[in-house]
Amino acid sequence: MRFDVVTLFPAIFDGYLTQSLLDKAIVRGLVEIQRHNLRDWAEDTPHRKVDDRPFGGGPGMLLQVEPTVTCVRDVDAMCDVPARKILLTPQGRRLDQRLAEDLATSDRIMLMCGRYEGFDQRVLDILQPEEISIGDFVLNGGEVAAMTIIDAVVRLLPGVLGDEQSSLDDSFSRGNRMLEFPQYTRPREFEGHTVPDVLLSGDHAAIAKWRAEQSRVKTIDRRRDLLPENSKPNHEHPNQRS
Ligand SMILES: N#Cc1c(-c2ccc3ccn(Cc4ccncc4)c3c2)n[nH]c1N
Repeated sequence: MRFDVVTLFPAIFDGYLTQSLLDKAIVRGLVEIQRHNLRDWAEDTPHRKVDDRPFGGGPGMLLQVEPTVTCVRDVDAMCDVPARKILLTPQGRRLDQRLAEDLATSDRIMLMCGRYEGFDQRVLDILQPEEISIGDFVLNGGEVAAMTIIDAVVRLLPGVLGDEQSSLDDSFSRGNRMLEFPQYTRPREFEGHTVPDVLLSGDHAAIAKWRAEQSRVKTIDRRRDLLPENSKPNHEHPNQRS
């Protein structure tokens, strides 16, 4: 899979791209990530300006339609595989595991990271990107959201996680709507806190039963909404692909 990230701050991704799981996936050719600085498409070259004040007044600045549309079209044309265009925005469809799994089926994804107050509306009208939000809170730009999407998607790609790390049993993965059971490792005791005896018993049936019960209790306590009898579909955003 290839990601193309359009951003005013490509350097934000430097540390992220060298973290082990992603770095290994890149080295193994399972994923490719290309960054594109929107300022490289600025008309006004001395100041590389790509933003301006909103018509009608209001706070802040908007990213202008011309450099953005030109940039996205040029980036899309850099590779034969057309990119699935995703625009990060607080107004987007909420990212969840189901959407991450859908994104993981794409061969190429372009992540459009805005800043300031976002993009001129004509960027959305012309390019028709899918709009995605990572949650009901306000960020200063799309880059953190883009990294979140890359993180959630790359771990789902075949071969990225070894069998022992399979994402299949993760909370939320592939319809699994239960929170994970508590986990323990060495030492067996720390400051008087011990490991549940069942986990040391070697009785795999009893361990499975205990873990299932722990998941159920935790889910009821923290995320009753995940239980089948309470689940509601995450309605697709109006401009979301079916
Ligand atoms: N995905 C996602 C997001 C964002 C987000 C994403 C892109 C941009 C570009 C600019 N801003 C700042 C801004 C713009 C408009 N209203 C308020 C703040 C962004 C925020 N905030 N919260 C999320 N879950």
